[in-house]
Amino acid sequence: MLKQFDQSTAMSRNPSQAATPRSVVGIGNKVAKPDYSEAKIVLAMVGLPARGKSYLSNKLMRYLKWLEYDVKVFNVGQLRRSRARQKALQGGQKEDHTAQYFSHNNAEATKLRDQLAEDSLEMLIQWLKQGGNVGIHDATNSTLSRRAKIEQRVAKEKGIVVIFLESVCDDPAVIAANVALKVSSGDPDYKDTSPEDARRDFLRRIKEYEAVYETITESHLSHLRIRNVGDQVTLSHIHGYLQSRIAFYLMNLHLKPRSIFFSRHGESQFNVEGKIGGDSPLSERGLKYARALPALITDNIGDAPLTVWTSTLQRTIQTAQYLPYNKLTWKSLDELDAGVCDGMTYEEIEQAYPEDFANRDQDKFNYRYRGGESYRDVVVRLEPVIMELERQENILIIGHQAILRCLYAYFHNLPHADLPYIKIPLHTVIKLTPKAYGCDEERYTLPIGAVDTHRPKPGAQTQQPALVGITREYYGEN
Ligand SMILES: O=P(O)(O)OC[C@H]1O[C@@](CO)(OP(=O)(O)O)[C@@H](O)[C@@H]1O
Repeated sequence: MLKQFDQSTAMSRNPSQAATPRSVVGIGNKVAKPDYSEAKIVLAMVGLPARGKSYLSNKLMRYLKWLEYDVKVFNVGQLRRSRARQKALQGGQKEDHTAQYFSHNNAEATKLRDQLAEDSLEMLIQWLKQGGNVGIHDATNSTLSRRAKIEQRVAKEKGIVVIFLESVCDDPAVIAANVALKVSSGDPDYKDTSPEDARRDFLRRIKEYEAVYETITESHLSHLRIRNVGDQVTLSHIHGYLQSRIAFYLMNLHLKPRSIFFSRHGESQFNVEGKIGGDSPLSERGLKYARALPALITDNIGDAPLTVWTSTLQRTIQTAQYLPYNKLTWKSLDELDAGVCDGMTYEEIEQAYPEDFANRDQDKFNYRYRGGESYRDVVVRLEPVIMELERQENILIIGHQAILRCLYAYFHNLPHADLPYIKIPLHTVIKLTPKAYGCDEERYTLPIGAVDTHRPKPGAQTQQPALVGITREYYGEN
């Protein structure tokens, strides 16, 4: 049974109505310079070590950058290490960064750490003044006095606001996973230490912070508190579009292991004819793919629950027809609208609209088809899909070339200029498994022939951003 997902229809195909604070550009055949947001936010993290602060900082950065905000993480630990390296290169004494350094009884080290946090905030503010939108101060900021200093410094800057994001974690499994990640990830603090010693030292460091930790009780502060990465989010003094988006995004996160599968629909009749857009049915080979798809998916996830999302176009619905899972159709997943070019081949477009054709090659991400959409518009309309994807567990999206490029770029944090050239071949399932930082990827190619609809960037040397995962031919279980 197919159900319509109501939320998606709220994001219409008219990008001017989309919920974004910036004007979407590239109207008609013109490619205009993007109009960036005026927002300037210091997002100061708060929390003990191993509470997922860096995880949250990086997830938020990936999401906001995908939405075209200028975002940068200022990690105080990295600044500390790079300064220590510089000092060592200049022949200075090697600094001791074991737990002793993090003791609040060690007055000299405390002064040094406070100075580092101040310097990092200063760099962040300068970066915001040069055009950045959200600077994330990734530090513990775990005392009232440290937060008061941040507040006082930011108050001196007109047009910059500060929000604190406290990550609280009382789930021993999450803390243990974060400690293990720190110890096993080749963290520079522990590169010359055995894993056992590293673990012991890091736990001692946590204890040092626990001794002086003050949860946010300053009721006047703009702040969010997130418990166990998504279990519970509380907000205070959160205002405006961007701050609300950040809060909404955090509310949808979870850490449960899961997989996200992407597949384009089976080869369509328009694909065979080289025509773009439209709403044509599957070709014979496309139908063969639809029949083969259920075995590939169930072999992969066994009895685990899965939901299938399709667009409202018949080529995706036909592809999903044999899958024994709950299915939802999303209007937001419909293919990029090619406007007056819908139903034409690339050759026909080049003949009828030569200037448009050249403009698209020049800046494919921003180019908007006459009466249709740009990739940029599509990213805006896919935002609710991303939000829902973060909330869900196992999902299979049966989508379209342009749509899957946009979603794929989000998960792999790929730049917008490369996004319209990502290779998403027909008759291939892409499996993404979210990890602490980024995603693992596997690709399964079914041995059912299909046309190649990928149009490389003319004249480009590298026509495709490097693939991230491994590819396998899929011939069934036996
Ligand atoms: O942006 P480009 O590279 O033109 O790719 C998008 C195109 O991909 C196509 C195939 O060429 O997707 P789909 O297979 O879903 O039909 C077109 O319909 C669509 O316009």
